[in-house]
Amino acid sequence: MWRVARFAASNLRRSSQRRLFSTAAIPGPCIVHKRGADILHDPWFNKDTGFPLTERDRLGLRGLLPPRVISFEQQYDRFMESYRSLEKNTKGQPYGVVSLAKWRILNRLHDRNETLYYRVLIDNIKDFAPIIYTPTVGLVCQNYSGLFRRPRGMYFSARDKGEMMSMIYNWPGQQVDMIVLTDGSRILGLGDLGVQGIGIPIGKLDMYVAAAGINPQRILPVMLDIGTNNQKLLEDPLYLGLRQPRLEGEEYLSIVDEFMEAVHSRWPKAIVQFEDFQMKWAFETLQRYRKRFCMFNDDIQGTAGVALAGLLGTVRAQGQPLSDFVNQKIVVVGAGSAGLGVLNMAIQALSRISGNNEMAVKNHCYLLDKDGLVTKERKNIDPAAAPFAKDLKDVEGLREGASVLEVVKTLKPHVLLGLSGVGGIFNEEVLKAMRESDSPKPAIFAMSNPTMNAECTAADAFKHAGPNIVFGSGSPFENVDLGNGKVGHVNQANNMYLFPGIGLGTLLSGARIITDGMLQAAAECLASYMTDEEIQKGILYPSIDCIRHITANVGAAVLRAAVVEDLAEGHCDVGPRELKHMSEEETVAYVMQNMWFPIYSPLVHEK
Ligand SMILES: NC(=O)c1ccc[n+]([C@@H]2O[C@H](COP(=O)([O-])OP(=O)(O)OC[C@H]3O[C@@H](n4cnc5c(N)ncnc54)[C@H](O)[C@@H]3O)[C@@H](O)[C@H]2O)c1
Ligand SMILES: O=C(O)C[C@H](O)C(=O)O
Ligand SMILES: [Mg+2]
Repeated sequence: MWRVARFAASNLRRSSQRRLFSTAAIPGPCIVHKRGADILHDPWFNKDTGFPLTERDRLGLRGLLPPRVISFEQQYDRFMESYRSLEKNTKGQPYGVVSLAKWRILNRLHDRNETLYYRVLIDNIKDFAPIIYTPTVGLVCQNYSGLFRRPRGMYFSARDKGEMMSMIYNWPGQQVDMIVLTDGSRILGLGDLGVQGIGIPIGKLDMYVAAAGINPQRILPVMLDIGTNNQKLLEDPLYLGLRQPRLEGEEYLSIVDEFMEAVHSRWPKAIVQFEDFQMKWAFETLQRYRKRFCMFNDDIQGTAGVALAGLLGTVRAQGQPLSDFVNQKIVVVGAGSAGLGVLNMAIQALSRISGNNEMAVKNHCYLLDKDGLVTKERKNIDPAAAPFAKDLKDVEGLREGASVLEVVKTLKPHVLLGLSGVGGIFNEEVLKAMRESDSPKPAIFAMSNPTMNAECTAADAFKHAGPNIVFGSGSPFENVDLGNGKVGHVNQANNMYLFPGIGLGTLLSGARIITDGMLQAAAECLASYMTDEEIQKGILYPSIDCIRHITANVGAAVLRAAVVEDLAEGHCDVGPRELKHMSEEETVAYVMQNMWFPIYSPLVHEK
């Protein structure tokens, strides 16, 4: 399990993104079927003032641009300069105003020149991820009607029933590798945002391009608009989605079925990532499609892997062997798709890794939902939560529905993990109670998004629970200055560390389904990525600056798991036999070679 880590640590990890790609081959030509102004208005081909004079002649662009040719590097610097001056000019203004202004300037660049957009995104991922992805993406979804300028992706609505098979051919791209699909019913911790949830698939797919190097011509964000139950949106005259309540039951499923069939018929190998579906549909669709289509649910399965890596890191941070896991008391607050996904995967993996039976691990896991501690006394218990309900005789001093504070005070858990969507629920009292934890290094994961919905802030966690904690959050927080030169490290426990590698590894393997084994390989790869020294400092996940490298490793782990399970059919001209014969290191190199990188290609016109 730790072998991938050694390779990771000893090789490319510390090289910067720029160096990593400075050896990229001279770009091959790119065929374009348009000429003149049409090219300038197509962000995929547009190079703005970067078109060389010969290309301007060949493509009918002469006279349509100012005469001077500006290099890609100059364009890059000019954009970054305007971005930095926007940052300077908005200093001191409220967070929402600043981050939306930043989102707008990036979005405008995307709509004009995709090559430059993805290049600045990749090179500045640490600064830009919080803008194009969590947390700003939440604000973008909330303000979608006002921000809407140009459509991105596809919209399938309940009114399109019976038409989807032909509609899918309206998408101009010949090939699609990666689709992120939402129905907008549970957008981050913000609830039902209807059609406005399209921002999430767009943000996730931008991360696919930045982290996994999926070719942006082959991505497709999709909104399945089956109505909304958000009364405010239904009454908003500018709301852009269907103004009707959500479809339910068979009516709902028949729409999703039709969409999945349509995708499969046009692009049989496209991978569909389900994102931000409310719990009942998240579980139901996963069960319904996972054996038939190449799909996964990121909130259930991606999140689980990231949390598992965090839990394993926590045990390592305590200086304990992984077999000690069975002694860790874990309290999960939030019994939704994410919380239950985490418990299911953690119990399976931890019993396997620690050599204990599942029951022994499960005995130390406690689950709370909006009604408090889930016990066998619970009336109308959700069947998905039932396996984790505690027998009251096993939780001395606690009652059915006990609050987070009661549970923490009584159990003194090693790990407190929040996936409730409720901001501030780990309040001062709860955090102070974590000081009495039975662990010398208690872990607090406030994984709900966006920032306002985090169960606590990083600063509060270190202030109230003490400097010895290990801390993770779904949305980014700054590291905390603990005084005396000490730093409280913040880990971004976000599924962005896994979903890009799960998608890329599956794509390159050519597997037609995504199995538990492939997902477990992804999680274990992430868990083993950090060195003991880093873990000792409380650093559980790599810096987002290394996102392409960790994704290459995760992708390779997923691909190799597919090979082991005999599911790898190969991709393009690399067949299953070649994949089988690749060493671990060759697989990582192969995955890296297949990452798209933005550079201007010479354009060749073809009628
Ligand atoms: N960090 C990540 O990578 C990541 C991944 C997935 C989800 N999330 C976040 O997790 C949150 C939940 O997502 P989900 O898909 O599980 O949502 P969900 O709606 O399926 O589940 C929410 C759960 O929280 C419980 N809850 C509500 N109020 C509570 C309270 N006061 N006390 C205790 N429990 C309470 C609900 O009963 C429910 O069980 C969201 O904010 C989402 O952004 C983060
Ligand atoms: O979108 C994220 O940042 C993580 C996760 O998928 C979520 O739903 O919160
Ligand atoms: Mg999500």
